[in-house]
Amino acid sequence: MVEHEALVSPDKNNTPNSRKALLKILEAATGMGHFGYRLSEVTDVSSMLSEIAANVEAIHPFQTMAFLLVDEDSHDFVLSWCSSEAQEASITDACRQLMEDHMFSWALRRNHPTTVTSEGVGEVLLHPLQTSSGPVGMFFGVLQGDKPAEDVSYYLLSMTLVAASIAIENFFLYKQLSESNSALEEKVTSRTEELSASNRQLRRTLQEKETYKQHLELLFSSMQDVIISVDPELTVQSINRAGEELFGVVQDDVVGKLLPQVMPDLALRCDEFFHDVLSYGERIVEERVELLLDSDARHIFMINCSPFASGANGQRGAMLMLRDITRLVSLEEQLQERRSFKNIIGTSKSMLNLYSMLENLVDLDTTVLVTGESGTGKELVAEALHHNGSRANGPLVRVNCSALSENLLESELFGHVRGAFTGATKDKVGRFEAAEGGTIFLDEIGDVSLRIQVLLLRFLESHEFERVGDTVTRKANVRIVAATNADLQQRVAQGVFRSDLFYRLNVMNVHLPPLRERLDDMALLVQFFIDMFNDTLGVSISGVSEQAMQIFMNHPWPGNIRELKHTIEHASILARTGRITPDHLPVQILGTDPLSSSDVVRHPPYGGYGGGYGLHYSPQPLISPNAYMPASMQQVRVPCHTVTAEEVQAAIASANGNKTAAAKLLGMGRATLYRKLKELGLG
Ligand SMILES: Nc1ncnc2c1ncn2[C@@H]1O[C@H](COP(=O)(O)OP(=O)(O)OP(=O)(O)O)[C@@H](O)[C@H]1O
Repeated sequence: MVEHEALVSPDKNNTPNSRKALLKILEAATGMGHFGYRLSEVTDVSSMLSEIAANVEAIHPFQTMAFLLVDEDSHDFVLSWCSSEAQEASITDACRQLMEDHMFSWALRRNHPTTVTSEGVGEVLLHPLQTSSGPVGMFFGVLQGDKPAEDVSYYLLSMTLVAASIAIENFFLYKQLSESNSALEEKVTSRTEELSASNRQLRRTLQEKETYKQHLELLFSSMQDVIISVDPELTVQSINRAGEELFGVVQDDVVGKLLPQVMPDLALRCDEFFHDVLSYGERIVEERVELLLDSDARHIFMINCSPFASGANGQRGAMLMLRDITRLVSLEEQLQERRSFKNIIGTSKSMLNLYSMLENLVDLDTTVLVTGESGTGKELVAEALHHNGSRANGPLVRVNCSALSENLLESELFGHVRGAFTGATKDKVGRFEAAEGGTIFLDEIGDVSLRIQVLLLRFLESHEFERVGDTVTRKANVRIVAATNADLQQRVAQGVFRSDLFYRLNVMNVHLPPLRERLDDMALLVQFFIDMFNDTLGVSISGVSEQAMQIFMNHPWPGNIRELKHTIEHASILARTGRITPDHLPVQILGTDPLSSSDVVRHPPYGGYGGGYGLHYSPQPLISPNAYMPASMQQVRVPCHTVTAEEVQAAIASANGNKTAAAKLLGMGRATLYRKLKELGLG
């Protein structure tokens, strides 16, 4: 290894020591300006290294030249340019060997041209390419044996390579800068795009919001429901057009004024709602309120009222919505009437047909024959015909024809005169006479004797009769409603009932279906009787369990509605509160089916219909009267007179503090709940 320090610093003044050398240096220095300029012009590494190599060549002819540049990431020396493609491999090997022999690091440390011997390629001049920031590469020149380098050449070579090092570093710095510049530009471009996209989105959202607002305003003004908003002091904030029309006010006149001043009736009726909404944040859902408007007409409104907080200042208040349901309520009432006809309950098709028929019959004087099994409601029909017709102000006289002997029945129906028979100590007015101007209900007409049938036929045809033992013919203006659970046609065929009487009676036949053929009415009837016995027995039954209802739906009900009524009465007495379960049912309703008997406590029958009828257990769920209620509601629903503080608290807790919902759970009105709360010291 030959170190060339002396060559770079030829004397202690650091100047070349001959005139010829001086001239060479001057010449090289002149060329250096152009060299620097050319280097600044190149756009790729390879051209730059070629340019440097050409300059080096001009100073000293090497056999082969190569540049190894420091890789930015790995910091290794990488062969980046070679004057001879053919020798690239051998030079790579030689460099590797020299690096392993620490020649590169030695040259770098010294920062001077160093001549070394490489086994593969011969004498080599290594010159570090280095700047103040550190190494950028290594010049590798294979010397020609016959052309030894002059000292001045090493000096110029060093100058050139120092300049080249700076140019290489600049080149990479510039490259890095322009790369990061374009990355920055890309970033700026993409950010700009993102920004304009989100700008566009914002514009769209604002537009949508504006459209939404316009739609809301349109909805607000065109809605048929009245919408009024008030602040916590009940100052009107807004009122829509429907509200203006309904209350005969103008928005500008009422906004900003107190509701009790501008709409006193409304404010009074809704006072409690506003209190709950504004003080407790509760929502009032579908409460009915009756208002007297200017026209003095009664209007019924469905009210919804909710709290709101809106606007940047978080303005609070209540939004009141009123829907006029007057027409709906009257339709509902009509429908309700349809659920029953007087005390006859049922909505099944057969019952609705019956109601229409009765409506047509009430005002006629026609004789009506009511047929149907025992307990289907024949007497109720007679009552309905009488009480809803033009004879309602007259008497309704009932006669059970099967309860009396023939003679007694004759006297009972037509009356007698004193001495007519033993024991007839004075004249007696018969039931026909007593029913003058009204209706006579002849129950069990199928059981009357043939002799009485003749008398009845005469009365039906002429409305004439004689009291027993009398010769005076009398007349009575009476409507006849007869009933039987016997098959009269069969009796006619058997010769025990006169056919002419049958046809006379059967002008209009009202037939009542047995309960087992109108199970649609079961839930309604069960609830009707529960309500009835809650009132009359002072119990508080909330409904029937699904299992009990299942039993009801499967029982054949030979005693029909009378049997059902007695069953509910029996169960209500045993249960007293809560729901009726199979445990509360009479044994003949439960039957003998093992499915039911296993978990049912049996009670003695209340009498009536004899042994069990058999239970046909059906696994399908059947509807219970309060099946539409949520389970929680069914559990806590108790009448208000028995309600305890615990029950009230439980209901309020399960309604999440909402008093309206809690009142519903307890089966009472809101006002009652507030009263209860006060009474129980919970208010
Ligand atoms: N549709 C119904 N709605 C409500 N209750 C009814 C209905 N049908 C019958 N009832 C009740 O059932 C019981 C028996 O009714 P009702 O006496 O009218 O029957 P009936 O057919 O006349 O019986 P019977 O033939 O044994 O005299 C009564 O308490 C009655 O109130």
